[in-house]
Amino acid sequence: MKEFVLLTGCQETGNVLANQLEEIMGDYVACSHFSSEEGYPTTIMNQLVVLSHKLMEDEPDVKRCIGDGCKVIIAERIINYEHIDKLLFLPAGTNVLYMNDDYETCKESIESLKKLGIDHINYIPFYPGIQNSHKIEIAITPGKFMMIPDYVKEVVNIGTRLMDISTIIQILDYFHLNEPGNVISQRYMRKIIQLSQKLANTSQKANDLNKHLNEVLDGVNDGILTINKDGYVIVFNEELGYLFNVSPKRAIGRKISDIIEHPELITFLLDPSPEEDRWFTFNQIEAVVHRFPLNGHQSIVATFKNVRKTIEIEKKLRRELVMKGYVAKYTLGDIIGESSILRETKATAKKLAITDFSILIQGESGTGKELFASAIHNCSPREKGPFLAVNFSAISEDLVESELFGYEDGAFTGAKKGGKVGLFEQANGGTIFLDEIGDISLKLQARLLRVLQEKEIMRIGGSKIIPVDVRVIAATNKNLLKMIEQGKFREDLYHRLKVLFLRLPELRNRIDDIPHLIQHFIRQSGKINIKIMPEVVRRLCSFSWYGNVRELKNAIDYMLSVCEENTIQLNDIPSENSFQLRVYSPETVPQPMAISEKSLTPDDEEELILLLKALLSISEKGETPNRKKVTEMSQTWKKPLTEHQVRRRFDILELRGYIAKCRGRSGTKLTQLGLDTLMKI
Ligand SMILES: Nc1ncnc2c1ncn2[C@@H]1O[C@H](COP(=O)(O)OP(=O)(O)OP(=O)(O)O)[C@@H](O)[C@H]1O
Repeated sequence: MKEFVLLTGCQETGNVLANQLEEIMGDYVACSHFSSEEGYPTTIMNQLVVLSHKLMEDEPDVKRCIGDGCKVIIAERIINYEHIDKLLFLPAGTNVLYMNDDYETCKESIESLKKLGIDHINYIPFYPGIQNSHKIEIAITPGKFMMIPDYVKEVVNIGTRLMDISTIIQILDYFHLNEPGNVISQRYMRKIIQLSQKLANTSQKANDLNKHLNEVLDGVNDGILTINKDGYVIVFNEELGYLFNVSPKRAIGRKISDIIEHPELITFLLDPSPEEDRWFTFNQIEAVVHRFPLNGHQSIVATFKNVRKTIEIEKKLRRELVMKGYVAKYTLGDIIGESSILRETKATAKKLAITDFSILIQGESGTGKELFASAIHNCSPREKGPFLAVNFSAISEDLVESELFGYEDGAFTGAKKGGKVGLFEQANGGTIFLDEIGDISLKLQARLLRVLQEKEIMRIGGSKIIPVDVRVIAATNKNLLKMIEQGKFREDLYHRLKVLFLRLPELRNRIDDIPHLIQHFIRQSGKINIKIMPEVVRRLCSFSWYGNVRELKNAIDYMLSVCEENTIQLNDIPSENSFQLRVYSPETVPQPMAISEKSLTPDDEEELILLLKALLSISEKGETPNRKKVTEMSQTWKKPLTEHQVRRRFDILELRGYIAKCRGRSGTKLTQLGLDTLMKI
């Protein structure tokens, strides 16, 4: 085997060059290499010596070790083509330091880089002893890391320079190896072809990406414009072409002032100040233009939003949400009732709505929890987003998880092809209403807690984390605190849900609202020609309504269906026992108030009217109406009353909202409702 000696300055260069030579001609020629770092051999005799750099020729150590009969070749070196693709990614015009041991090598390398066509960047030679007055932040180096100054922020290592083919041919010539010449040059060329393939691939990828980006820009509904600091157009998408009636091809590369004839808009676009929005009208189009600088004011980007189109898109989205049923149907105005407790609840709901915290609504069945959730969404900043209501008591435990979080294709047997988007994802940007939250399993509670904490979900069978921006309103008629004690509800979830809290009043505690609700439900049914007798209203006001507004609504619907001659009479009231005798679930403590009404008969009803009349006549005489005076008056009635009996009947009248018992000299007074009821009779 033919052998030669390679002498290099540093060891790294020796290793890289020896590897290169081994790869290309290792089966014909062997080389032993030495560097000044490790020390050169004592004397080399009658051998071919290859020096990695021409400056080494004058080095005393090198001179000393080259003995008689040696042939010396100074290697021609070229840039390591395997790494130069990194340079292609630097933007055109970038100033970069080229670092090497001395000015000569820097100059040579920069020239060969330029010859290779990598001439889109400005190379500034940098070698020991030179001052870099510009404090350039990007440096290129063939592996010379020890000289990088502090201010350099990005270093591109293009690796040690390789041996040029001309030197390889010289080595082959020395050994009279003409035959393998072709094979070796082919190997050398193959390496270069690999590089050009790599570059071609990179450039293909860049072209594809560029094409893709242009498609994205053209697909956007807004007009997008980018101009450089001299006012030349760089990006002009199709939508902008449509807005200005100019084809993007014609616009790109031209001065913006040659394309848009709107001096005020041009001034706004070229304004170098920070980002700004402004409304403009051009070509009978109204647009909001948003302008912002890019790359440290090297270019300006502006987006043009067609106002009319945006409103139409928004309307369309809303229509779609309505079609899907993802719209909150009720507003606070739809919540009927004038009682002070309902008014206060509505006022609180309004205040809670404007925050973005979770809300827990607690109330008996039928008190209007869903109604309030919907109204809260509609007066919250999320009103334009979707509103999704999930009733946990209506979905089976097996389905609930996949409904809420969705699943990926093939997540389980029976899963729909293509997977399914869960309700949380569909509620993105809006509100999700979790009704009957007390009915969910502990497993689901844990999953829900994670969603509330992390604000992200993972579909069943999926691995991707999907961020969701959803406000949660939960509702229950259960006593969650009791469930926590019993280990049936997670305390941490309870606190997450109950950041804000709304308690809905029971209907039996706001009897004043019943007449309003009755009228509302009759109106809602469309049967406005049907009248309801005042005694029916009074009777309905006397019930306990443990099923609350829903139960009242059902009763009205029933009476509207069975009544005759367009009038609702007492005998149209559905089986009264159902409203009066039922005891509410042990979760909520029933109020003692309605109990005394249980035994009321039509006679008693008449008696109550007499009492109202008595109160009115006493006050009309200018006296203070009280129990004692009313008891005295009752002595002339068919059924005289004791003071105790009067007190019990006053309790009922107060519950119905007809009278107000005041302490002191004011005595017991008729309320407006009481007066109205008397007048109607
Ligand atoms: N103040 C109100 N004004 C008008 N309608 C009401 C009012 N409160 C409740 N309703 C009506 O009563 C019915 C029950 O209301 P909703 O479904 O909101 O109650 P809920 O508390 O969510 O009941 P549940 O706990 O049983 O789900 C609905 O038809 C609703 O429109």
